[in-house]
Amino acid sequence: MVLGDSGVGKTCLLVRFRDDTFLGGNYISTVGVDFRNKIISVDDSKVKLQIWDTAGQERFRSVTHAYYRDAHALLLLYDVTNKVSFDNIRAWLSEIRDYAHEQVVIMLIGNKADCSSNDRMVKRDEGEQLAKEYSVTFLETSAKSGLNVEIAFMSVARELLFKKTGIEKKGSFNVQEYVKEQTKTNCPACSTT
Ligand SMILES: Nc1nc2c(ncn2[C@@H]2O[C@H](COP(=O)(O)OP(=O)(O)OP(=O)(O)O)[C@@H](O)[C@H]2O)c(=O)[nH]1
Repeated sequence: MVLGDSGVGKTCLLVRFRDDTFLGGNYISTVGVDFRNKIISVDDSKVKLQIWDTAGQERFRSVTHAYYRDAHALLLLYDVTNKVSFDNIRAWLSEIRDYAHEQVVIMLIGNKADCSSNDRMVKRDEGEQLAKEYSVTFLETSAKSGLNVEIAFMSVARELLFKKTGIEKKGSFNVQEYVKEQTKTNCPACSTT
């Protein structure tokens, strides 16, 4: 499930992952919830991801809360050009604690990382620190350029698959190490530290 304030880029991130395109132009706010499926390969397994897109607007909150319980993973987005969306992350995490399953996988994502340094209002360090504080994985992405979008979804899929089948198979899987490794390979300048 993809969560975060209205306008942070949840729908665009999902569309970039599923269709490899960017929904620029007219911005249409999501109403309630919507979902898209994508079948991906993780090692030897085929995994069907059912990704739920949610409305960021406050007025839909009671609708979206009803879906938290069934989510295996949550991608929690803020917009690096919008400080308020970052400041609201603590409130989102508190809602997650109230409504989601205790074992849910959480990834914190700073989207719109393609922005110019003048437009950037949240430093990568700040995102990293917050993620560390809550012991969740962190990535900066851009639905516009595609930066780290595949890695975000693939690493969550790997973690879920490992949780389901991996304990007896592979020993251990550290999602934070995996993300670090993947971002290093793709773009050394964008890797997490
Ligand atoms: N520059 C830039 N703009 C983006 C990016 N992702 C989304 N946008 C723009 O941000 C606006 C909002 O994007 P959406 O994906 O609709 O936002 P949302 O979080 O789904 O919004 P709600 O449905 O209202 O909750 C649109 O105008 C997008 O074109 C990005 O990575 N970079």
